[in-house]
Amino acid sequence: MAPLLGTWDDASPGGAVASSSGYEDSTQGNILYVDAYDSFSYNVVAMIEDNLNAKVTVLTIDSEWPNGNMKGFLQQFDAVVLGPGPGHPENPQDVGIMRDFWSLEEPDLVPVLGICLGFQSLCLHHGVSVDRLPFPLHGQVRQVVTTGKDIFENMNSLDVTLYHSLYARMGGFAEEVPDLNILAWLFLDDETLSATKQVPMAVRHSRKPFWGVQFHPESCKSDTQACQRLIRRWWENSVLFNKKTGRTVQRDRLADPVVSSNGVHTLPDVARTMLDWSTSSSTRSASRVLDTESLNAEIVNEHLNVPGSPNVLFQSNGRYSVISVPSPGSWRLEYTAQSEKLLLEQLPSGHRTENDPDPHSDRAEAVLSVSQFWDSLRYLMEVKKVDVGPGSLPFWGGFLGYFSYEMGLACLAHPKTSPDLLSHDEDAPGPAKSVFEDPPDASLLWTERSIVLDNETLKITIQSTRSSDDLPGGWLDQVSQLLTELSRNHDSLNTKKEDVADTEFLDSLLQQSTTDFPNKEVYRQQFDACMAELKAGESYELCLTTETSVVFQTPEKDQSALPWKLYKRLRGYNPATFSAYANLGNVKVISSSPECFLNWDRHSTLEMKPMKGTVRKTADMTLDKAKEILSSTKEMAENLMIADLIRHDLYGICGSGRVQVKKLLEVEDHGRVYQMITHVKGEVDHRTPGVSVRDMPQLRTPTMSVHGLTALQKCLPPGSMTGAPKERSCMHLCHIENRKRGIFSGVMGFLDLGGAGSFSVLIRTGFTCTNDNCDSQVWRIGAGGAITVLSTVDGEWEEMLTKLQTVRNIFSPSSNARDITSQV
Ligand SMILES: C=C(O[C@@H]1C=C(C(=O)O)C=C[C@H]1O)C(=O)O
Ligand SMILES: NC(=O)CC[C@H](N)C(=O)O
Repeated sequence: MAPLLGTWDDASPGGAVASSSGYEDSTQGNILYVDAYDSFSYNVVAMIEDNLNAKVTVLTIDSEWPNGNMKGFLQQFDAVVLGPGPGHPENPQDVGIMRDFWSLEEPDLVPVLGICLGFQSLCLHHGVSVDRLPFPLHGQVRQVVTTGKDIFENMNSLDVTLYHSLYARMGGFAEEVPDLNILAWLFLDDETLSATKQVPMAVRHSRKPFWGVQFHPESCKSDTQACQRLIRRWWENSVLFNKKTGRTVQRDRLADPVVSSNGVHTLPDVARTMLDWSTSSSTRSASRVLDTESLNAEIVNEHLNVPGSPNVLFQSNGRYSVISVPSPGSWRLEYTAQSEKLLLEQLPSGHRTENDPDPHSDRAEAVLSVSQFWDSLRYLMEVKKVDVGPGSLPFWGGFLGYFSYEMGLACLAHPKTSPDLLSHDEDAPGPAKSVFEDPPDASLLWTERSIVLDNETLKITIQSTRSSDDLPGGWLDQVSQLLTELSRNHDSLNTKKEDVADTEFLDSLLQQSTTDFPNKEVYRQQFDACMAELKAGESYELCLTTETSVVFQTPEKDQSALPWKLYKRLRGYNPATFSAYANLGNVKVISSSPECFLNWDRHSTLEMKPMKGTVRKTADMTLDKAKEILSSTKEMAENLMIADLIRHDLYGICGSGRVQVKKLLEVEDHGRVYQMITHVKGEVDHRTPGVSVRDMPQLRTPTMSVHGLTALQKCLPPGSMTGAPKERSCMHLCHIENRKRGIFSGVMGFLDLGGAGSFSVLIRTGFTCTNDNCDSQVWRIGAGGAITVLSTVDGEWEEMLTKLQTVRNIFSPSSNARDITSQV
């Protein structure tokens, strides 16, 4: 059979195909992308749509061919891209429908580009064995040498990011494979290898229109221009193939989208109850502004919230401290993903006036699926939208609260509900700790009245969405007067005395506390289990975490004030950009998180700022030294993998062309540690949604709170707390850690009725889920770090302890030694 692609040297499509769209006219192409549940898939989709005049349709590897007719279905596409993914190409479940392409023959042949796992699948099915590399290359940028031909025309080498543990054993000393021509190589030099190893990095089939690259052209650290050129060259070659073979693409038949909405979405009745309970909230947030330097968020909170009552204080991005204030219209909700139970509770108002009679407390319960739960929140946020409020403030009223790590697991494409976690998994290295009561997976406080302190301008805004609060002499005026008097009469000497009394009180309790630290031997086994998965190609990075618990007796008196006192101690010891406190039912959270998960504004912008790379602050550690340490291959790779994952998450919401990396791998001072961060921004346009929300008719609205909420739902759990690829890494971590993380690794923040939102990652956080009448409290503190193939068990253990220490130290009497290394 004559080669369909022309001869080896004849790869250039020449003048016949003029434009970079691949076609002579402006015809838009259709490309099918086969997604292996990777966390970089939508980066590939965006690279294609941004550089080729083509529209991408996504099908996951476990899909059935529509109508059972693969060949018929493929007629709608000009070409196909098979994406990267976890696992081994030999495992049918890891590659799914990818395998079906390799046996296609004329006239059903369709141009294919395999990336990483897609490349390995191509090689495997042409007789090449796929083995483990001597050391995996995850998130590492390497120079690849090319033949300068075909898709690499006029390109002798290029820098690209690698994310693989496996490789195709061909060329070099291995046998030649007649059907596959190697287009690019990586030369591996390492002291652990006796000789330089040649690893194939790109191939082209000699007869069929199949190409493959082992590297990740879509990564933000790959040479963008070179990768754009190669993707265009592949497209031109594909179009040329279709032309030469007379393959006509039936573009008009393509239903949009192929992954259709899974049925009608109905709102549960409880959404109506939520709405009924919110009737006192209007479409306007009225406010009073005070200029006062002598008050801080803690003082204000103490004066407007009774100890032990439902209350959230959340500091967003280091700038705004948002404080909930009770009102007659306050209510809260708790949702548990595993049992699908939603509980609503009306709250008695703590700070009542004569005009605001106390409503009797009421409860409602319902069973609803995780997606119905999110739909109910979307519905309420949309219907109760606030149109006018104090201009620049990011919160005008709405919800304050948290979502747990398990809530995130329940939001994955293959939800990991946790019945398996409840029973002890005998094979798992970690001990199952089901002795503690687990917190609800979402807990939110409906907040009509709030105070926002701007820590930059030092202005205090008192605001309410209750129309009656704006009347002369109403709640706004009353609180304004109260805070003005408080600032005048505030006695800082007295505050100091109270602080000393609090310290003595806490110290006396903590003297008798017992701490259960993680066990290093268990940690070592968990670390080894992570390494095994990384080497097998199952994951590129795993965020392994541990739990420490502190138990102490609580006195009958002042019991309800304890969490608040602990919060103030934490705030003093480890001030953080996202310091937060929550008292929601049995759950109390004290957080000193430095990490932003997701912010969104009222117009269209979403931003995420993942952190990876931590250096402990010691007497001789400077920012410059920390930068030097964090510029190592290991640390850069750790952060880069999450940066690429976050880009994918945001592309999934915003769509191609609308995500930008603002900062990549920058080192910042975060109190007791230096951290490396990345900053990614995306713009939402409800008319052209990203791939992960294309099948959601609920999003055909310009209301930004609905889009922000959906981004939250789709991006949980935070990628920096899972590793990449997220789905597969979560699966392994559930097994390896063998416990519920609970609130640790979840997110906390606010959903603003004006449209905005802000959520931190719940790290450097302690939480308890103890009934107020209990005579002891158990506080749980999570800590961990990303394990990559370049990690060492001792290095990771130390890093985990550094993070643990930022919270655990407030649970030891203040006179005790602060370095926990000797205590574990
Ligand atoms: C897991 C934690 O932190 C996460 C892991 C980091 C790392 O590996 O360097 C940094 C910030 C967080 O995303 C923790 O603080 O316990
Ligand atoms: N990024 C990928 O597609 C990885 C492929 C395969 N799981 C490996 O580790 O080699």
